[in-house]
Amino acid sequence: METFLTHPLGPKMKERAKLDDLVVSTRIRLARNVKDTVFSPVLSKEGERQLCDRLEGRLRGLKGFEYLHMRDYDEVTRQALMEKHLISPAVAANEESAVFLSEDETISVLINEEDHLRIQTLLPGYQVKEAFELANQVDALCAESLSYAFDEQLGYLTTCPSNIGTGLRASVMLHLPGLTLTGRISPILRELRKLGYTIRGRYGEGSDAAGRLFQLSNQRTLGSHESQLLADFMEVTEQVIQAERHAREELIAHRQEELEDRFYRSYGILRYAKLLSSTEAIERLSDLHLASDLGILSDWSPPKFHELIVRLQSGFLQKHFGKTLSTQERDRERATLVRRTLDQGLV
Ligand SMILES: Nc1ncnc2c1ncn2[C@@H]1O[C@H](COP(=O)(O)OP(=O)(O)OP(=O)(O)O)[C@@H](O)[C@H]1O
Repeated sequence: METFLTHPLGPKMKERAKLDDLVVSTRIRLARNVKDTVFSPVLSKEGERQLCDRLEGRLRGLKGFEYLHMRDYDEVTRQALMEKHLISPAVAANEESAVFLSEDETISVLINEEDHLRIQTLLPGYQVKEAFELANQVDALCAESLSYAFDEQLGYLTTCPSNIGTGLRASVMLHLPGLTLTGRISPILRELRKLGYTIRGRYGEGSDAAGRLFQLSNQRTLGSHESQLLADFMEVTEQVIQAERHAREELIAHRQEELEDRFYRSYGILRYAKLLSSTEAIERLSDLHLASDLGILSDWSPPKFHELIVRLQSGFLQKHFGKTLSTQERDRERATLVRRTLDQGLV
């Protein structure tokens, strides 16, 4: 387990990837259930325990994976795994859930989530096809050892009707400061929802879009082939990316002075603040990331932004210091960490 928490980004996530100035990461998840076993909402704690044991036994053959049962880890450790997006908030909250995690941190097979199995692949930047390909391979490997709940007409059977069919959710985490600062984000989000897409904050359902980071994913999973769902999803994502690029051009053309003022204020706060909440830190770092993309500030590459926004989270911070910290202590340590990082890397 400890190897997963030594660095805020896994080996793959540290690599530069397609469109990573705008797209932090791409995630594919497949919802699957085991045949002849009651579904998660009515499964007792004992039932969950048995399912974990059963699936651990069946999937033990997966090479290059580590099996982590949540009851073996404290809350802070589980939170830090969640902050790296390696497990979902639902798994972090349930001691009778588990994950098979690949060594390179790109694949998580979650057990006892909303469905018995959630296969997740996570890649840096914009890599929808690559993440889907990887998820498909893991799905095929799991299917060699398991019988899935599947209906000839409906497809994969899932706990929530919205996932029936392919069980596929494709998602991109987008950094959209241009659309946010020009005020265009709200109508775009409304339109996307009308088109059947879901917009969530950084930790998925129920989380907010701190740092102008938005997760865009498909809502519909039934009635289309996976390739069509993905093609539609990519078309919509690319339109949002275009709109963000236009918004940034407009900001630079008409509001450069105002923008520069904003960036240097954020830089000043990050450079000199004694206490920083995670929300404020992410908002200000988002300004620096945009400034770098627009050529106003140098030496602020996307990996540095992505790494810091994980490193500064409460769970990861406490893991780093090896002890529980009060809110004020966390704010102090966060501010110190940001100051040190800026000392090293930004002029
Ligand atoms: N593109 C992404 N990059 C990184 N993490 C992501 C991405 N999309 C989703 N996640 C993470 O996956 C976890 C689950 O997200 P979310 O609740 O949106 O999806 P889900 O569990 O597949 O959906 P649902 O249960 O509603 O069908 C969250 O921790 C979220 O941060």
